Formats: sequence, C-alpha cells, structure tokens
Amino acid sequence: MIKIRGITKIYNPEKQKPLTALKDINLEFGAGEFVCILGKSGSGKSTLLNIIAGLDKPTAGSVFIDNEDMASFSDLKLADCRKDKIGFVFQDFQLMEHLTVLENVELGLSMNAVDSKEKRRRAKSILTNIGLYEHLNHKPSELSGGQKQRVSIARALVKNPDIIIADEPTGALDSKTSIEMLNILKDIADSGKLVIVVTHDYEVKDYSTRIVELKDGQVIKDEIKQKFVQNNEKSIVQKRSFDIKAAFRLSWKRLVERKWRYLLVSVSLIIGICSLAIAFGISNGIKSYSEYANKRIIDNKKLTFIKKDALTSEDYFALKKNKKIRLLQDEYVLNAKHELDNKEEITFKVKSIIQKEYQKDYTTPEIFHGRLPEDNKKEIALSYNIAMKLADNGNIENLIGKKIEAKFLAVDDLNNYPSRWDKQSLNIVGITQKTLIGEDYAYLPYETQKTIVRRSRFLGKNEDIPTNKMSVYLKDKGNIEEIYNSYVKSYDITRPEDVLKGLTKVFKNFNLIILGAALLILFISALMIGIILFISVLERQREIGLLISIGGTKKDIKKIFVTEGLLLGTLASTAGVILSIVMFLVINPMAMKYMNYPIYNPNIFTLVIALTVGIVVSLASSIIPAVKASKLSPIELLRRN
Ligand SMILES: Nc1ncnc2c1ncn2[C@@H]1O[C@H](COP(=O)(O)OP(=O)(O)OP(=O)(O)O)[C@@H](O)[C@H]1O
Repeated sequence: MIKIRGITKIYNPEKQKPLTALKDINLEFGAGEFVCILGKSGSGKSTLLNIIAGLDKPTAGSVFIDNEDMASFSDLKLADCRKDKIGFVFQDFQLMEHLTVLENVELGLSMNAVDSKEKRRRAKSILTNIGLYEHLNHKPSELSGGQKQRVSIARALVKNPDIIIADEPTGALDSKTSIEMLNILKDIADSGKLVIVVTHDYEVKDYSTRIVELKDGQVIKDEIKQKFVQNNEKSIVQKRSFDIKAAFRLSWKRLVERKWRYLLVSVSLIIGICSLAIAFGISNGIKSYSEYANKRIIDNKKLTFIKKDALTSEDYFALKKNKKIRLLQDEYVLNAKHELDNKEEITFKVKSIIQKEYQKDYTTPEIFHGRLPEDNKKEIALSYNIAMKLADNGNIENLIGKKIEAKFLAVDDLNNYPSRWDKQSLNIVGITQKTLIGEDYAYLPYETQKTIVRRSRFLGKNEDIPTNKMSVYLKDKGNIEEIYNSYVKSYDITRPEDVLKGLTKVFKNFNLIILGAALLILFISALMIGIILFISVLERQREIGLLISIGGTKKDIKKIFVTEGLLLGTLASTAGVILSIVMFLVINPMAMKYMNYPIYNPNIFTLVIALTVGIVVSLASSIIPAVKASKLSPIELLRRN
C-alpha cells in the first residue's frame, strides 16, 4: 500500500546550518497493519508522517502509494489522495467548536461529491458504531477528551479511507481513555485498513502489529509482530466536490459565531452603501427634475436680459425691431407678507404671469387647483407651499375664492429707490404646482403687478418703472442662439438651459460631496473587511489545516474566505440599500419643504448598482486574505501543540 524508498529530508539545505531530519528511510506498509512509529522528540516522526501524507516533499527518495510515485503527483492529485485514501486523527482533535458532533463528522466528507442525506446517514452510522449516538447534536465543548478523540476518528473514517494516520492520538488522554482509543484503532486495522500512529507513548507498542523506531532521522528498529498481506486493491476514487454551498455554510456559521465583530465592521459598509445609493438616487432625481423642468416649467422660447444700468426706451425700440422677438416684458419681483389669524406672519415672493393672449404659446405656471389670475384683475395664484401655510388642516382647495390681505414691497436691485409696503386685498383663484427648485412664488397678472410696483415705489399711474431686467419672448425656439449671440455683448443673457444649469449645479456639487463621502467610507470599509478577514485567517488556521488534511485544495481554501467576504458584503450592502430606501421617507419630505421638489429619486437600477458596488468592494477586499490563507503551509497549520 505504501512503499518508502530512500527518503531523506534536509531542512534549510541552502543555509549555513542544514538539518537532516530523515536519512535514507526504506519501509513498506500494507493493509491491516497497525504501525507504531516511536522515537524521542526530534527523531523525525512528524517529518516522516508529513511526507507519507503528501503534506511535505522529501529532499531525496520516493514514496509510492498504491504503486504510484507521489513525486509525480500534481498538487490536485496529492489533495485527491488525502480526499480518498488518507484519514487523519490529531492529538488535539481539531474539532470545530461551532459545529455539532454530527456536523464535525460530516465535515470529513466536505470534499466528496456525496449528497447531504447520504453524508448524514454515513456520519450517523459511524458515530453509532463508535458509541456516540447519544451525542450527535452536542457541541465539542460538551464532550470529554476521549469522546472528542472518537469524533476525530469518526471524521477520519467517514469517507472510508485505506489509511488512517494518527499523530499522537493518545497524547491528550488519560491512560484509561488511551487504551479505549488504541482498541478502536486496532479494530480499524483489523478491518483491513493501514493504521499509522506516531507516538511518544511506548504503551502503543502492545496494540500495534509493527514497531518502527526512529533515532536521529534513521530507523533503528523495525519489528514486524504480524505480517501484513500485500493488498493491491485500489481505494474507490470519489468525485471531488467542495461546492460553494459548503463554503457558504462554513462562512455563515463563522459570521453567526462572531456576529458582534462582523456587525461592527458592517456599520461602515452599510453607511457607505446607503450614501452611495442616496447619491445615485439624487443624481437620478436631478435628471428627472431637469426633464420635468424643461417640459413644464422653463419656457424654451424665453430669454432674460439684464443690463448693468436701467433699461431705456432705446433698448426697447432696438429690440422690438428684431423680427424674431415677439414680446418684451420687464420683470419685477415683489416681496409680500401676510398676517395669519394667529398673528404669525408668512412671507413670500411674487412674480407676474404673461398676458392671456400669449399664454397658449409660452409656459405659464402649472395649475394644481383653480385657474391662473386673469389680466388686470386683482387676483393671485399661490404656490402649493404658500397655500399650505395659509390653509386649515391642509385643505388648500378651500382657499380658492377667498381673499388674502397682503402687503407688497417692490424689490429694486438697481437703485435704492424709496419703497413702502403697499397693502392689497386679492382674490385667491389658483394654486400652482411645483415651481423651480428654490423658487416659491405667488403669481399676479402682469398689469396688476406693475400697478402694485408703482404704488410701492411712489410712481405715478403711467410712469415708467425703472428696471434693468426684462423677459424676451422669441417667436421660435430655434432662434435662441442667434439672439443670444447678437445681444450678449450689451446684456447679461440667461438662456433656458442656463436656468437649469445654475440650479442643478448646486445639487450636482452637493451630490458630488455625498458621492465622495460614500467612496471614502467604502474605501475604509474595504480596509476594515480586509483586516477582519486577515484576523479570520489567523483564527481559522486549524480549520484550514483540517480542510487540507481531508483533501481541500488551495482553491477550496480561497473559496472559504471569498465566500466570507461575499456573505458579509451582501448582507451589509442589502442593509445599506434598505436603509437608503428608508431614508426616502426622511430626505424627500425635507426636500419638499426646502426646495419644493422630491429630489431623491431612487429606482431599481440605482439600488441594484449600489448593492453591486458593495458586493464587489467586499469581494475585492477578501481576495488578499484569501490568497494569503491558501498559501499557508499545511504542516505549520497541523503542527501539534
Ligand atoms: N520546518 C522545519 N524547519 C527546520 N527544521 C525542522 C522543521 N521541522 C522539523 N525540523 C527539525 O527536524 C527534526 C525532526 O523534527 P520532527 O518534528 O519530525 O520530530 P518529531 O520526532 O516529530 O518530534 P516531536 O515528537 O517533538 O514532534 C527536529 O530536529 C526538528 O527541529
């Protein structure tokens, strides 16, 4: 079954002090043998065992397993060898504390393509045979040392290997339990398996069929008490399968076990993903707002001209001559205040609307309830927000038809003309829908507003109102650029697209800050996940060693840590996305209050992107620890305490 030919192992051959741990070892073991490898500390027992198990390579010589030279094996084939042919029993049991006895034994089949029901059946059957049926659902911490070692033996046997390698199996047990254990191992050998036990314990001799004693790396005794029968039968090779499900299960158990630590790390990822989802949602909101504003609020045939000084009649005449301009209208803004019944005062700004005859060709504020004020009448349309402040219990519809007593003050950006508050009683005829972000206006008919401006500024009925700002309405929107270019030298001109640019710039900057913060938090989360997974690699060294001993490959080890990162990332990112949805209920009411538009507009697309970013970040940060784990030396990992 195993032939050892001329094995020599030199540690650190290139260094100044090379150490020869094994010297020209020649041995042959067969089925049904219970081999006891004895020797003092440092004699080379573990080195020999590691070479037999394919965990270490000899400096010279070969190990043949079922007549195949292990030196010719690829890493995968060596792992397959451990998966199918060798079962390990450790001095310190190497049991997973967070798994039950049954689950620990099932772990022995993790690399084999056996369905979960069959795994359970086999594990139960072995545990019953070994006398642990009563303890299937206990955790290792609830067992005695002897019981733990039996679980470790059951785990080694569950895949029905040809060879059982036991490294100091009685080292941690009292003498009575040791005898129990040796009897079990003897029974295993009697059943036709090769059992190799490495020990300091000379009592093991009595149970073994063969004693190999090492001293300074050489065989000083090879006593065969009972001849073995050469068995050329090869063990059944089982299909390899460490499916992602098994990796997830292990990682999930780990996450549950260390929940507080992982929760703490998740907080930054949750906040990062939530901010990212919000940034994406706001960006989407800005886009839909631009579309809405372009269609419903901004007049795409209107320009605003501002002159440094007051506009003169020459300005009007020159512009009126231009055939492409249909209408010129000077623009004013009034400040208004109104006292509520409870003596509280509300303030708002007032603009004018274009005269009726032009309304079908140009944009007017969108009406929510009622209608627009009619030319020359003492009528007013209030914005939704102003109406909400005036209405009882939010019944803004009831305001229509009522009167509002308000005081108006003409805003004069140009000169500091003396102005006064002019009191007016106006009929509320309409409530307008959303207006531009940051602008919350009430609307008066053009002439009515002019009358109020004159009165506020002490001007006569027909006197001109000095202003430097006017609206220029074009016949055709295709002429915007031409008009702009013709007059840009004399006026400061705002085109339709400029209105939105100015407004959205603030939001875009604000959004960039959120995005920047989100990316920074995500970067920190990535570092934290990386660190936590590094700690996890350190803490799971025994688990890694165990998985290698049952046939796990480097790829399988990587899978465990990548799935740990993936699981953590998916859970935290989902929580972040859910939080961002909850934030919808906070951000938009605030946005409505301050800017009159629900600027946060998440959709399935923005949420999925945020979720994906979170998963990718945690996956990326798990790669380095995963690679590090896969590079750990199995010998170091399995080295007994
Ligand atoms: N990785 C290593 N690098 C250098 N020297 C090593 C290494 N592993 C073992 N040795 C040395 O090789 C010799 C044999 O060690 P090995 O662990 O095989 O002995 P052992 O008989 O199993 O001892 P023990 O019973 O104390 O475990 C010792 O002198 C040890 O110091």
